[in-house]
Amino acid sequence: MKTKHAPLFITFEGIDGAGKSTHIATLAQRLREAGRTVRVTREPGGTALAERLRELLLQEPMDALTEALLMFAARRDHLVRVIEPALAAGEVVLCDRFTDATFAYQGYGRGFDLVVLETLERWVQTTGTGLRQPDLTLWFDVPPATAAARLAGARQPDKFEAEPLAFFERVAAGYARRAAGSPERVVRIDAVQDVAGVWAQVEAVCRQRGMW
Ligand SMILES: Nc1ncnc2c1ncn2[C@@H]1O[C@H](COP(=O)(O)OP(=O)(O)O)[C@@H](O)[C@H]1O
Ligand SMILES: Cc1cn([C@H]2C[C@H](O)[C@@H](COP(=O)(O)OP(=O)(O)O)O2)c(=O)[nH]c1=O
Repeated sequence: MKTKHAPLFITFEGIDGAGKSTHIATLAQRLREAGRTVRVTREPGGTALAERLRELLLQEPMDALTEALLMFAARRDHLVRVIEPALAAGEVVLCDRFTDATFAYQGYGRGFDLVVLETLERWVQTTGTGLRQPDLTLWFDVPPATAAARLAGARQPDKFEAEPLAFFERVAAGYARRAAGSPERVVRIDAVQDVAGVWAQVEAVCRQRGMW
């Protein structure tokens, strides 16, 4: 009964190196222990087509509109073929990034028109069940310099990770604006803390929302 109103579609947001992937894995494990069926997925990606678009998006230079359109094309395929069916089956969907990332990276980071992004958001996220939005978004907030230090040497930077610190300052500010605009949906996680401290915050939010 407790899980009846629990959020089913949970997105993880924040700049590269904030710690999203680390905590998605832990939350998935915790939810499975609580008896939930969990789908872990990511954007751009999550379907064969969207993963091919991801390769292009993360490697190829392109103008901001092309980038935004490909992000939303990947999202539509992912939403229709994976997210909606999983939610319809009562699964919990944990998604590494969603549309807040498009606003933060393409909108605030690249300076692309936010009104156009809002239009694309409505088109792409409207399905047979209405306008799909995450039930809960965990925003891993960390200063860009801290995230960059975590990533240094951890992996080969892709097109976005190779952007200068000033880009990530704009993206981080974009996430803050998105969070302020949807306080009931977006929960800020202080991602500067160590892994145990960050997990304690995630755990507390999920417990409060009746997830176990
Ligand atoms: N709270 C933390 N403190 C220190 N290092 C962390 C923390 N969370 C994650 N890391 C490390 O930082 C790097 C990036 O973490 P990751 O979870 O891949 O971030 P993201 O998915 O947000 O890009 C990894 O090497 C990970 O082990
Ligand atoms: C979903 C999405 C991601 N991105 C970017 C942010 C990331 O730098 C990149 C891939 O995201 P991510 O999966 O977090 O990369 P990694 O697995 O290397 O941590 O795509 C956008 O610019 N817009 C979007 O809408």
